[in-house]
Amino acid sequence: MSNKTFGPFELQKAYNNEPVPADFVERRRISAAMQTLAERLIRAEGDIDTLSGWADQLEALVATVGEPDRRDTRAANRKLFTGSATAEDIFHMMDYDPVGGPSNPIAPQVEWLQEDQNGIEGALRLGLQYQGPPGRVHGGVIAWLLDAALSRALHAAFRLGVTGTLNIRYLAATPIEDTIHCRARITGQEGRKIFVEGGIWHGDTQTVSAEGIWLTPKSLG
Ligand SMILES: CCCCCCCCCC(=O)SCCNC(=O)CCNC(=O)[C@H](O)C(C)(C)COP(=O)(O)OP(=O)(O)OC[C@H]1O[C@@H](n2cnc3c(N)ncnc32)[C@H](O)[C@@H]1OP(=O)(O)O
Repeated sequence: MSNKTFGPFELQKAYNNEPVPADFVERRRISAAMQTLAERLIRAEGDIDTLSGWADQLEALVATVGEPDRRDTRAANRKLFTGSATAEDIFHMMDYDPVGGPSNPIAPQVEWLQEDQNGIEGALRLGLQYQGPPGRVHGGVIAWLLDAALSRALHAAFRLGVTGTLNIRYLAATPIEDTIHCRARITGQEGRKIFVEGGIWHGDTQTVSAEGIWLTPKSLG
């Protein structure tokens, strides 16, 4: 691991270019296995002995893991804002992102196809565990995804902010278990207020549109 340090506007660049630390290779494996399990086991058919056997094995793993110490992300965050975050700190912030974070077992995984000043685009496939109405992605999951996608458009344009307002219009069914695309871009700025829009597409059909206002913290604005 290098001795380089990074500030808030180098977050994405450092994350994309620094080598993946050895422990994160293993954290990503754990997370991928948990995601696969969640997707395969939800609504899985099985006789009572099979279900009971799986439950026993998973409970045994939970007991083995116990309650390990966990790193306080706020420390890494503070280092970032003083320009002294290490690559390891950056991975501790980014790899657990609840959308796309490869070390977060509940994060839908996203293949980011575009991330630049003009906006972002990601491709993903949501499994049965994200279902709302039969065959469709749950509306709350869509809001979750779009909050992250629109935030990512800020980061890709080297800006920082928290979601102030997010308006969502559900236009058509967003299918589970099929590839969908999310897109977002910045449309304007007034002082600390950054205006962002985006949506979700299934093929050529836009299924969701969103627009919102992100606020750069007073300390950075
Ligand atoms: C740096 C962080 C990096 C984090 C990356 C991950 C982000 C992932 C996305 C998220 O999930 S963020 C988590 C969900 N969002 C929050 O927790 C935000 C909670 N709300 C707040 O912290 C404050 O209400 C907020 C920072 C949004 C605004 O407080 P301020 O004290 O900065 O606002 P202020 O009262 O000074 O108003 C400044 C301007 O913004 C406007 N404004 C305030 N709150 C707003 C709001 N909620 N929506 C839209 N506009 C808002 C306000 O009208 C005013 O407009 P004008 O300048 O035109 O007069």
